Amino acid sequence: MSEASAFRTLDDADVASKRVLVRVDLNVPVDNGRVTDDTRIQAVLPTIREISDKGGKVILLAHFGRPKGEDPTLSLGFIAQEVASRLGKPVAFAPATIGPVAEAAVAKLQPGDVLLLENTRFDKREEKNDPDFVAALAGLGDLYVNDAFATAHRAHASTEGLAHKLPAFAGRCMQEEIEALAKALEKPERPVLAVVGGAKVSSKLDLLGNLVAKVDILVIGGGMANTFLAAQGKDVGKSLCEHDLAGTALEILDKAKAAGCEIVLPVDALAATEFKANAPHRVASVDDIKPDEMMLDAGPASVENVVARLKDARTIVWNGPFGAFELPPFDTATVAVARAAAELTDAGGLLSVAGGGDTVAALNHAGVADRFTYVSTAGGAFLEWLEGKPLPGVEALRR
Ligand SMILES: Nc1ncnc2c1ncn2[C@@H]1O[C@H](COP(=O)(O)OP(=O)(O)OP(=O)(O)O)[C@@H](O)[C@H]1O
Ligand SMILES: O=C(O)[C@H](O)COP(=O)(O)O
Repeated sequence: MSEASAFRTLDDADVASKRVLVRVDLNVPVDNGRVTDDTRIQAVLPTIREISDKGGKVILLAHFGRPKGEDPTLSLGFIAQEVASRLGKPVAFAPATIGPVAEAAVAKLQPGDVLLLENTRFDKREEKNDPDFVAALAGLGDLYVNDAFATAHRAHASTEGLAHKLPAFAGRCMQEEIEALAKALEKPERPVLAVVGGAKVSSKLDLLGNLVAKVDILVIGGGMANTFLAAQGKDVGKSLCEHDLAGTALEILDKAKAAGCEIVLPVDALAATEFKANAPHRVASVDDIKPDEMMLDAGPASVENVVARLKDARTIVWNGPFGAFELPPFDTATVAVARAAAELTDAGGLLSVAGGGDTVAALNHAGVADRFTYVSTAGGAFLEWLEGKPLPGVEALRR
Protein backbone atom coordinates (compact mmCIF):
# COMPACT_ATOMS: atom_id res chain seq x y z
CA MET A 1 0.00 0.00 0.00
CA SER A 2 1.49 3.35 -0.96
CA GLU A 3 1.89 5.94 1.77
CA ALA A 4 -0.85 8.12 0.27
CA SER A 5 -3.41 5.28 0.15
CA ALA A 6 -3.21 5.17 3.93
CA PHE A 7 -5.39 8.28 3.82
CA ARG A 8 -8.89 9.03 2.68
CA THR A 9 -8.68 11.45 -0.21
CA LEU A 10 -11.10 13.47 -2.30
CA ASP A 11 -11.78 10.23 -4.21
CA ASP A 12 -13.58 8.99 -1.08
CA ALA A 13 -15.52 12.21 -0.36
CA ASP A 14 -19.05 12.99 -1.51
CA VAL A 15 -18.84 16.78 -1.53
CA ALA A 16 -21.90 17.71 -3.62
CA SER A 17 -23.90 20.44 -1.86
CA LYS A 18 -21.81 19.88 1.30
CA ARG A 19 -20.07 22.64 3.26
CA VAL A 20 -16.43 21.60 2.95
CA LEU A 21 -13.89 23.16 5.32
CA VAL A 22 -10.59 23.13 3.42
CA ARG A 23 -7.39 23.92 5.36
CA VAL A 24 -4.84 25.43 3.00
CA ASP A 25 -1.43 27.07 3.50
CA LEU A 26 -1.66 30.61 2.12
CA ASN A 27 1.32 31.82 4.15
CA VAL A 28 2.92 33.30 1.04
CA PRO A 29 5.80 35.77 0.79
CA VAL A 30 4.40 39.31 0.49
CA ASP A 31 6.06 42.65 -0.18
CA ASN A 32 4.04 45.87 0.20
CA GLY A 33 0.74 43.98 -0.04
CA ARG A 34 1.87 42.15 -3.19
CA VAL A 35 2.34 38.37 -3.32
CA THR A 36 5.94 37.85 -4.47
CA ASP A 37 5.70 34.09 -4.95
CA ASP A 38 2.39 32.33 -5.54
CA THR A 39 3.57 28.71 -5.40
CA ARG A 40 1.46 27.93 -2.32
CA ILE A 41 -1.65 29.46 -3.92
CA GLN A 42 -1.15 27.54 -7.16
CA ALA A 43 -0.61 24.33 -5.17
CA VAL A 44 -4.10 24.36 -3.63
CA LEU A 45 -6.07 25.37 -6.74
CA PRO A 46 -6.66 21.75 -7.90
CA THR A 47 -8.38 20.87 -4.61
CA ILE A 48 -10.49 24.02 -4.60
CA ARG A 49 -11.49 23.50 -8.26
CA GLU A 50 -12.32 19.84 -7.77
CA ILE A 51 -14.61 20.45 -4.79
CA SER A 52 -16.22 23.45 -6.45
CA ASP A 53 -16.73 21.59 -9.76
CA LYS A 54 -18.37 18.72 -7.88
CA GLY A 55 -20.85 21.16 -6.35
CA GLY A 56 -19.29 21.46 -2.90
CA LYS A 57 -19.31 24.75 -0.98
CA VAL A 58 -15.63 25.52 -0.38
CA ILE A 59 -14.77 27.22 2.92
CA LEU A 60 -11.06 27.99 3.06
CA LEU A 61 -9.25 28.09 6.40
CA ALA A 62 -5.71 29.48 6.51
CA HIS A 63 -3.22 31.32 8.69
CA PHE A 64 -0.94 34.19 7.75
CA GLY A 65 2.21 35.04 9.69
CA ARG A 66 2.40 34.66 13.44
CA PRO A 67 -0.09 37.20 14.84
CA LYS A 68 -0.49 37.63 18.57
CA GLY A 69 -4.26 38.07 18.56
CA GLU A 70 -6.10 40.14 15.97
CA ASP A 71 -3.73 42.13 13.77
CA PRO A 72 -5.10 44.03 10.74
CA THR A 73 -1.67 43.91 9.08
CA LEU A 74 -1.97 40.12 8.96
CA SER A 75 -5.56 39.94 7.68
CA LEU A 76 -6.20 37.45 4.87
CA GLY A 77 -8.58 39.92 3.16
CA PHE A 78 -6.21 40.72 0.30
CA ILE A 79 -5.45 37.04 -0.33
CA ALA A 80 -9.07 36.29 -1.34
CA GLN A 81 -8.53 38.41 -4.47
CA GLU A 82 -5.19 36.72 -5.15
CA VAL A 83 -6.83 33.29 -4.99
CA ALA A 84 -9.83 34.45 -7.06
CA SER A 85 -7.73 35.80 -9.93
CA ARG A 86 -5.83 32.51 -10.23
CA LEU A 87 -8.92 30.35 -9.73
CA GLY A 88 -10.88 32.28 -12.35
CA LYS A 89 -13.92 32.66 -10.11
CA PRO A 90 -14.92 34.88 -7.17
CA VAL A 91 -13.69 34.11 -3.68
CA ALA A 92 -15.76 35.76 -0.95
CA PHE A 93 -14.02 36.87 2.25
CA ALA A 94 -15.49 36.86 5.78
CA PRO A 95 -13.67 39.15 8.22
CA ALA A 96 -14.13 36.55 10.98
CA THR A 97 -13.02 32.95 11.50
CA ILE A 98 -15.97 31.79 13.63
CA GLY A 99 -19.11 33.41 15.08
CA PRO A 100 -22.11 35.15 13.49
CA VAL A 101 -20.18 36.93 10.69
CA ALA A 102 -18.53 33.69 9.55
CA GLU A 103 -21.81 31.77 9.94
CA ALA A 104 -23.71 34.29 7.82
CA ALA A 105 -21.06 34.13 5.09
CA VAL A 106 -21.24 30.32 5.06
CA ALA A 107 -25.05 30.37 5.00
CA LYS A 108 -24.96 32.44 1.79
CA LEU A 109 -22.86 29.91 -0.12
CA GLN A 110 -24.35 28.15 -3.14
CA PRO A 111 -22.93 24.85 -4.48
CA GLY A 112 -19.60 25.60 -6.20
CA ASP A 113 -19.00 28.87 -4.31
CA VAL A 114 -15.71 29.62 -2.55
CA LEU A 115 -15.29 31.55 0.72
CA LEU A 116 -12.12 32.44 2.65
CA LEU A 117 -12.41 32.96 6.41
CA GLU A 118 -10.15 35.34 8.37
CA ASN A 119 -6.70 34.29 9.64
CA THR A 120 -7.25 31.30 11.95
CA ARG A 121 -4.44 32.54 14.24
CA PHE A 122 -6.37 35.70 15.16
CA ASP A 123 -7.97 33.47 17.81
CA LYS A 124 -5.41 32.30 20.37
CA ARG A 125 -7.34 29.04 20.73
CA GLU A 126 -6.27 27.95 17.22
CA GLU A 127 -2.68 27.21 18.24
CA LYS A 128 -3.83 25.59 21.50
CA ASN A 129 -6.07 23.20 19.55
CA ASP A 130 -8.78 24.29 21.98
CA PRO A 131 -11.83 21.97 21.87
CA ASP A 132 -14.35 24.87 21.95
CA PHE A 133 -12.62 26.55 19.02
CA VAL A 134 -12.48 23.24 17.14
CA ALA A 135 -16.22 22.77 17.78
CA ALA A 136 -16.99 26.30 16.56
CA LEU A 137 -15.02 25.68 13.35
CA ALA A 138 -16.60 22.26 12.88
CA GLY A 139 -20.07 23.85 13.14
CA LEU A 140 -19.33 25.71 9.90
CA GLY A 141 -18.84 22.57 7.80
CA ASP A 142 -20.00 19.05 7.01
CA LEU A 143 -16.64 17.70 5.82
CA TYR A 144 -12.99 18.56 6.41
CA VAL A 145 -10.24 18.46 3.81
CA ASN A 146 -6.65 19.15 4.82
CA ASP A 147 -4.58 20.41 1.90
CA ALA A 148 -1.97 22.21 4.02
CA PHE A 149 1.04 19.88 4.11
CA ALA A 150 3.20 22.94 4.82
CA THR A 151 1.38 23.41 8.15
CA ALA A 152 0.98 19.71 9.00
CA HIS A 153 3.71 19.91 11.67
CA ARG A 154 1.39 22.07 13.78
CA ALA A 155 -1.21 20.36 15.99
CA HIS A 156 -3.59 23.30 15.74
CA ALA A 157 -7.40 23.39 15.69
CA SER A 158 -7.65 23.86 11.93
CA THR A 159 -4.80 21.47 11.07
CA GLU A 160 -5.39 18.61 13.51
CA GLY A 161 -8.38 19.09 15.81
CA LEU A 162 -10.94 19.30 13.00
CA ALA A 163 -9.92 15.91 11.60
CA HIS A 164 -11.33 14.29 14.74
CA LYS A 165 -14.63 16.18 14.57
CA LEU A 166 -15.66 15.85 10.92
CA PRO A 167 -15.19 13.22 8.21
CA ALA A 168 -11.63 14.06 7.14
CA PHE A 169 -9.85 13.73 3.80
CA ALA A 170 -6.46 14.62 2.33
CA GLY A 171 -6.59 17.22 -0.43
CA ARG A 172 -4.70 16.83 -3.70
CA CYS A 173 -1.70 18.95 -2.64
CA MET A 174 -1.38 17.03 0.64
CA GLN A 175 -1.63 13.74 -1.25
CA GLU A 176 0.96 14.75 -3.84
CA GLU A 177 3.43 16.02 -1.23
CA ILE A 178 3.28 12.84 0.82
CA GLU A 179 3.77 10.66 -2.28
CA ALA A 180 6.47 12.77 -3.91
CA LEU A 181 8.59 13.18 -0.77
CA ALA A 182 8.38 9.46 0.03
CA LYS A 183 9.34 8.57 -3.54
CA ALA A 184 12.26 11.01 -3.74
CA LEU A 185 13.70 10.47 -0.29
CA GLU A 186 12.68 6.98 0.83
CA LYS A 187 16.21 5.62 0.30
CA PRO A 188 18.34 8.65 -0.47
CA GLU A 189 21.68 8.03 -2.09
CA ARG A 190 24.56 9.11 0.13
CA PRO A 191 26.23 11.39 0.88
CA VAL A 192 23.11 13.35 1.82
CA LEU A 193 23.74 17.07 2.28
CA ALA A 194 21.13 19.17 4.09
CA VAL A 195 21.01 22.95 3.96
CA VAL A 196 19.08 24.68 6.73
CA GLY A 197 18.99 28.45 6.73
CA GLY A 198 16.37 31.18 6.95
CA ALA A 199 14.92 33.16 9.78
CA LYS A 200 12.76 30.82 11.88
CA VAL A 201 15.62 29.94 14.19
CA SER A 202 13.75 29.15 17.40
CA SER A 203 11.21 26.89 15.74
CA LYS A 204 13.72 24.97 13.62
CA LEU A 205 16.86 24.79 15.75
CA ASP A 206 15.73 21.86 17.91
CA LEU A 207 15.07 19.62 14.97
CA LEU A 208 18.66 19.92 13.76
CA GLY A 209 19.55 17.65 16.69
CA ASN A 210 17.70 14.77 14.98
CA LEU A 211 18.65 15.77 11.48
CA VAL A 212 22.38 15.32 12.15
CA ALA A 213 21.71 11.61 12.65
CA LYS A 214 20.05 11.35 9.22
CA VAL A 215 22.36 13.32 6.95
CA ASP A 216 26.09 13.22 6.22
CA ILE A 217 26.69 16.94 5.88
CA LEU A 218 24.66 19.76 7.43
CA VAL A 219 25.22 23.18 5.93
CA ILE A 220 23.88 25.90 8.20
CA GLY A 221 23.06 29.31 6.74
CA GLY A 222 21.05 32.49 7.30
CA GLY A 223 19.95 33.54 10.77
CA MET A 224 20.42 29.95 11.90
CA ALA A 225 24.17 30.15 11.16
CA ASN A 226 24.51 33.41 13.07
CA THR A 227 23.12 31.67 16.15
CA PHE A 228 25.79 28.95 15.89
CA LEU A 229 28.57 31.49 15.29
CA ALA A 230 27.47 33.48 18.36
CA ALA A 231 27.35 30.25 20.38
CA GLN A 232 30.99 29.68 19.39
CA GLY A 233 31.83 33.03 20.94
CA LYS A 234 31.96 35.15 17.77
CA ASP A 235 30.66 38.70 17.76
CA VAL A 236 27.77 38.70 15.28
CA GLY A 237 27.03 42.43 15.76
CA LYS A 238 23.37 43.21 14.98
CA SER A 239 22.84 40.08 12.87
CA LEU A 240 19.60 38.10 13.14
CA CYS A 241 20.52 35.72 15.95
CA GLU A 242 18.88 33.95 18.89
CA HIS A 243 21.50 34.44 21.59
CA ASP A 244 19.34 32.56 24.14
CA LEU A 245 19.68 29.40 22.09
CA ALA A 246 23.47 29.18 22.31
CA GLY A 247 23.25 26.12 24.59
CA THR A 248 21.04 24.25 22.13
CA ALA A 249 23.35 25.16 19.25
CA LEU A 250 26.38 23.76 21.10
CA GLU A 251 24.49 20.56 21.95
CA ILE A 252 23.69 20.13 18.27
CA LEU A 253 27.38 20.49 17.38
CA ASP A 254 28.17 17.72 19.91
CA LYS A 255 25.43 15.49 18.53
CA ALA A 256 26.73 16.03 15.01
CA LYS A 257 30.22 15.01 16.08
CA ALA A 258 28.90 11.87 17.75
CA ALA A 259 26.85 11.00 14.66
CA GLY A 260 29.71 11.62 12.24
CA CYS A 261 27.82 14.43 10.53
CA GLU A 262 29.99 17.21 9.14
CA ILE A 263 28.75 20.69 10.02
CA VAL A 264 29.49 23.46 7.55
CA LEU A 265 29.17 27.02 8.87
CA PRO A 266 29.88 30.24 6.98
CA VAL A 267 33.44 31.54 7.13
CA ASP A 268 32.61 34.94 5.64
CA ALA A 269 29.59 37.16 5.11
CA LEU A 270 28.23 40.19 3.30
CA ALA A 271 28.05 42.63 6.20
CA ALA A 272 25.96 45.81 6.14
CA THR A 273 24.67 48.33 8.66
CA GLU A 274 21.27 48.78 7.00
CA PHE A 275 18.62 46.16 6.22
CA LYS A 276 17.68 47.34 2.75
CA ALA A 277 18.28 46.57 -0.91
CA ASN A 278 21.69 47.73 -2.16
CA ALA A 279 22.80 48.79 1.33
CA PRO A 280 26.54 49.55 1.36
CA HIS A 281 28.27 46.33 2.39
CA ARG A 282 31.62 44.57 2.58
CA VAL A 283 32.87 41.01 2.49
CA ALA A 284 33.96 40.26 6.04
CA SER A 285 35.34 37.22 7.84
CA VAL A 286 32.91 35.89 10.47
CA ASP A 287 35.69 36.74 12.96
CA ASP A 288 35.59 40.41 11.99
CA ILE A 289 31.98 41.58 12.29
CA LYS A 290 31.65 45.09 13.77
CA PRO A 291 29.10 45.78 16.54
CA ASP A 292 26.82 47.82 14.23
CA GLU A 293 26.97 45.34 11.31
CA MET A 294 24.57 42.60 10.23
CA MET A 295 25.56 39.52 8.27
CA LEU A 296 22.91 39.65 5.56
CA ASP A 297 24.30 36.94 3.30
CA ALA A 298 27.01 34.29 3.22
CA GLY A 299 30.23 35.48 1.57
CA PRO A 300 32.11 34.08 -1.46
CA ALA A 301 34.44 31.73 0.45
CA SER A 302 31.42 30.22 2.24
CA VAL A 303 29.66 29.68 -1.08
CA GLU A 304 32.77 28.00 -2.48
CA ASN A 305 32.84 25.63 0.52
CA VAL A 306 29.21 24.67 0.04
CA VAL A 307 29.51 24.14 -3.71
CA ALA A 308 32.61 21.96 -3.18
CA ARG A 309 30.67 19.73 -0.71
CA LEU A 310 27.73 19.65 -3.10
CA LYS A 311 29.89 18.22 -5.88
CA ASP A 312 30.55 15.15 -3.73
CA ALA A 313 26.97 14.78 -2.53
CA ARG A 314 24.34 12.55 -4.18
CA THR A 315 21.31 14.11 -2.49
CA ILE A 316 20.56 17.65 -1.31
CA VAL A 317 17.62 18.60 0.93
CA TRP A 318 17.23 22.33 1.47
CA ASN A 319 15.10 24.62 3.61
CA GLY A 320 15.88 28.26 4.31
CA PRO A 321 17.85 30.78 2.26
CA PHE A 322 21.47 31.75 3.01
CA GLY A 323 20.63 35.43 3.27
CA ALA A 324 18.01 38.15 3.01
CA PHE A 325 17.53 37.17 -0.64
CA GLU A 326 14.64 39.61 -1.13
CA LEU A 327 17.17 42.45 -0.94
CA PRO A 328 19.86 42.33 -3.65
CA PRO A 329 22.79 41.79 -3.45
CA PHE A 330 22.03 39.69 -0.37
CA ASP A 331 20.57 37.06 -2.69
CA THR A 332 24.03 36.21 -4.05
CA ALA A 333 24.86 33.11 -1.98
CA THR A 334 21.37 31.60 -2.25
CA VAL A 335 21.29 32.12 -6.02
CA ALA A 336 24.82 30.71 -6.48
CA VAL A 337 24.13 27.53 -4.47
CA ALA A 338 20.71 27.09 -6.11
CA ARG A 339 22.26 27.31 -9.59
CA ALA A 340 25.06 24.90 -8.65
CA ALA A 341 22.49 22.39 -7.33
CA ALA A 342 20.40 22.76 -10.50
CA GLU A 343 23.44 22.17 -12.74
CA LEU A 344 24.48 19.07 -10.81
CA THR A 345 20.89 17.80 -10.97
CA ASP A 346 20.77 18.39 -14.74
CA ALA A 347 24.03 16.48 -15.09
CA GLY A 348 22.38 13.50 -13.40
CA GLY A 349 24.66 13.34 -10.37
CA LEU A 350 22.40 14.87 -7.75
CA LEU A 351 18.86 14.41 -6.47
CA SER A 352 17.65 17.79 -5.26
CA VAL A 353 14.68 18.45 -2.99
CA ALA A 354 13.90 21.87 -1.51
CA GLY A 355 10.95 23.29 0.40
CA GLY A 356 9.57 26.30 2.26
CA GLY A 357 7.58 29.42 1.39
CA ASP A 358 10.63 31.67 1.03
CA THR A 359 12.97 28.93 -0.16
CA VAL A 360 10.74 28.23 -3.14
CA ALA A 361 10.51 31.98 -3.78
CA ALA A 362 14.32 32.11 -3.70
CA LEU A 363 14.64 29.21 -6.17
CA ASN A 364 12.12 30.88 -8.47
CA HIS A 365 14.10 34.11 -8.13
CA ALA A 366 17.24 32.18 -9.14
CA GLY A 367 15.26 30.74 -12.09
CA VAL A 368 15.97 27.12 -11.17
CA ALA A 369 12.94 25.78 -9.25
CA ASP A 370 11.84 23.63 -12.20
CA ARG A 371 15.30 22.06 -12.47
CA PHE A 372 15.17 20.66 -8.92
CA THR A 373 14.03 17.03 -8.64
CA TYR A 374 11.17 18.06 -6.34
CA VAL A 375 10.10 21.31 -4.73
CA SER A 376 7.80 21.09 -1.71
CA THR A 377 5.49 23.84 -0.49
CA ALA A 378 6.62 22.96 3.04
CA GLY A 379 9.55 24.33 5.06
CA GLY A 380 9.31 23.49 8.76
CA ALA A 381 6.96 20.59 7.99
CA PHE A 382 9.40 19.27 5.38
CA LEU A 383 12.25 19.35 7.92
CA GLU A 384 10.17 17.53 10.53
CA TRP A 385 9.15 14.96 7.93
CA LEU A 386 12.86 14.50 7.10
CA GLU A 387 13.61 14.01 10.76
CA GLY A 388 11.16 11.11 10.69
CA LYS A 389 8.73 12.81 13.06
CA PRO A 390 5.03 12.00 12.63
CA LEU A 391 3.28 15.18 11.47
CA PRO A 392 0.11 15.74 13.53
CA GLY A 393 -1.86 17.09 10.55
CA VAL A 394 -0.99 14.02 8.49
CA GLU A 395 -1.44 11.49 11.30
CA ALA A 396 -4.95 12.77 12.01
CA LEU A 397 -5.94 11.92 8.43
CA ARG A 398 -4.95 8.25 8.57
CA ARG A 399 -7.73 5.82 7.73
N1 LIG B 1 21.25 36.51 7.46
C1 LIG B 1 19.96 36.84 7.44
N2 LIG B 1 19.52 37.96 8.06
C2 LIG B 1 18.22 38.30 8.02
N3 LIG B 1 17.25 37.56 7.42
C3 LIG B 1 17.63 36.45 6.80
C4 LIG B 1 18.99 36.03 6.78
N4 LIG B 1 19.05 34.87 6.09
C5 LIG B 1 17.80 34.57 5.71
N5 LIG B 1 16.93 35.51 6.13
C6 LIG B 1 15.46 35.56 5.91
O1 LIG B 1 14.91 34.30 6.14
C7 LIG B 1 13.60 34.28 5.56
C8 LIG B 1 13.20 32.89 5.18
O2 LIG B 1 13.31 32.02 6.30
P1 LIG B 1 12.23 30.89 6.65
O3 LIG B 1 12.80 30.09 7.75
O4 LIG B 1 10.88 31.51 6.83
O5 LIG B 1 12.24 30.01 5.30
P2 LIG B 1 11.06 29.35 4.50
O6 LIG B 1 11.63 28.74 3.28
O7 LIG B 1 9.95 30.36 4.28
O8 LIG B 1 10.54 28.22 5.47
P3 LIG B 1 9.05 28.08 6.10
O9 LIG B 1 8.19 27.63 4.97
O10 LIG B 1 9.22 27.10 7.20
O11 LIG B 1 8.66 29.45 6.60
C9 LIG B 1 13.69 35.23 4.36
O12 LIG B 1 12.69 36.22 4.50
C10 LIG B 1 15.10 35.84 4.47
O13 LIG B 1 15.13 37.24 4.23
O1 LIG C 1 5.53 28.91 6.44
C1 LIG C 1 5.40 27.81 7.02
O2 LIG C 1 6.36 27.03 7.21
C2 LIG C 1 4.01 27.37 7.43
O3 LIG C 1 3.03 28.22 6.93
C3 LIG C 1 3.92 27.24 8.93
O4 LIG C 1 4.12 28.49 9.55
P1 LIG C 1 4.59 28.57 11.10
O5 LIG C 1 6.05 28.18 11.10
O6 LIG C 1 4.36 30.00 11.49
O7 LIG C 1 3.75 27.60 11.86
